[in-house]
Amino acid sequence: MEKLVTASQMKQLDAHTINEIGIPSLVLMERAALAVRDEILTAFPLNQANVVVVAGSGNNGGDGLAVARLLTIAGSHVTILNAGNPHHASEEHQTQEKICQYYQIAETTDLSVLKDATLIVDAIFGIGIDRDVKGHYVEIIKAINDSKAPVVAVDMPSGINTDTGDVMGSAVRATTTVTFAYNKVGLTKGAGEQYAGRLVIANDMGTY
Ligand SMILES: NC(=O)C1=CN([C@@H]2O[C@H](COP(=O)(O)OP(=O)(O)OC[C@H]3O[C@@H](n4cnc5c(N)ncnc54)[C@H](O)[C@@H]3O)[C@@H](O)[C@H]2O)[C@@H](O)CC1
Ligand SMILES: [K+]
Repeated sequence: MEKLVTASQMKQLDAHTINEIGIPSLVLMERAALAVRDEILTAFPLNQANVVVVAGSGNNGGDGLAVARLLTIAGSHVTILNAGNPHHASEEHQTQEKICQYYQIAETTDLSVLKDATLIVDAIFGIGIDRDVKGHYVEIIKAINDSKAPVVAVDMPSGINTDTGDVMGSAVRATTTVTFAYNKVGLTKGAGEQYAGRLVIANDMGTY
């Protein structure tokens, strides 16, 4: 039977992989981003003209920044919409941000960039969401959901509770969700199942 995990189980598995096996966090992030890139290039080959990666400030956002870089290298036109608080950026996020600057990938905080998007990558929150979505995050999620462009969610549709599938105030309705290592309980029930769209489980990480 397929293995399903909660947020805390997945965090423990990540910690085990990083601290006990010794695979660096940035290597896991790269593997995750490669899986998202592959799904985007395979399933949405005609949507590369104006990809908008919406990135939060945690490691889900870090995954998004790595996807932005990999798609840029693959020839897509990519803009990063920074949704998070830069003062709270995780270490891995800061590393990915520096690499994106090297590649001169356009970055903005202006929501209107979503209007012309041909594909949206949702990397605001993953399994780290721990409270209801409020304020400008609600506006950003609404703008994503109002777009006609397909939406590929990184690990979880942002705003979906990883353990229950409940909408935490507001959540992204994804066309496709690429989740990492194991399926999450919240992607199999409640709103989570619907908001995930087509589910891809990237479980070839060779870790855990
Ligand atoms: N090394 C790792 O831990 C790996 C993590 N991965 C990615 O990292 C994600 C988890 O990253 P994080 O633990 O940094 O968490 P997230 O990036 O999911 O969330 C970021 C931060 O947002 C804050 N937050 C939570 N709810 C909020 C709300 N409602 N409003 C505003 N801020 C809120 C929290 O402080 C949280 O730390 C996974 O879903 C996956 O995408 C992957 O890169 C694989 C490896
Ligand atoms: K996400």
